[in-house]
Amino acid sequence: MINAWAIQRDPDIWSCAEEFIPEKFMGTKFDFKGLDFKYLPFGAGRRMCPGISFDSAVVELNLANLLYWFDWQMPGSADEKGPDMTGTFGILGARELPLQLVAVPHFNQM
Ligand code: HEM
Repeated sequence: MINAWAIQRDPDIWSCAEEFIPEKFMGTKFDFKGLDFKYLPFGAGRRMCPGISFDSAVVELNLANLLYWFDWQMPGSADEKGPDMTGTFGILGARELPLQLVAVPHFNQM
């Protein structure tokens, strides 16, 4: 079992390794299909995720829709601190606290 969590937070590979900055992937040549061992969101080898083609399309479509129709804000005064990214300990990395966001529609509904 490889430690993808640690690899994907290696400061020798990623600047701002602990920060949530999705833009850091833009313009990189990292492959996410299991051929580049710096970045393994779907695993690698014969046991890698078989849903990779489906996921790539569905995640992008849904994310694009959510960003197109809504602004996303933290509830109350939490905006200044940003989301609490504390994780739980275990084989599956999960958030300690559920992510709570307020969806603000971009466009007025008729
Ligand atoms: C963004 C969404 C998803 C991500 C990031 C993801 C990621 C992963 C990862 C990291 C693994 C472990 C690979 C390894 O052990 O090397 C895995 C396994 C697996 N995934 Fe996904 N997955 C996603 C969605 C899906 C979907 C939608 C399906 C089914 C339609 C699916 C089916 C599976 C199955 C069956 C395995 C076990 C493969 C095996 O052990 O041989 N996944 N996935």
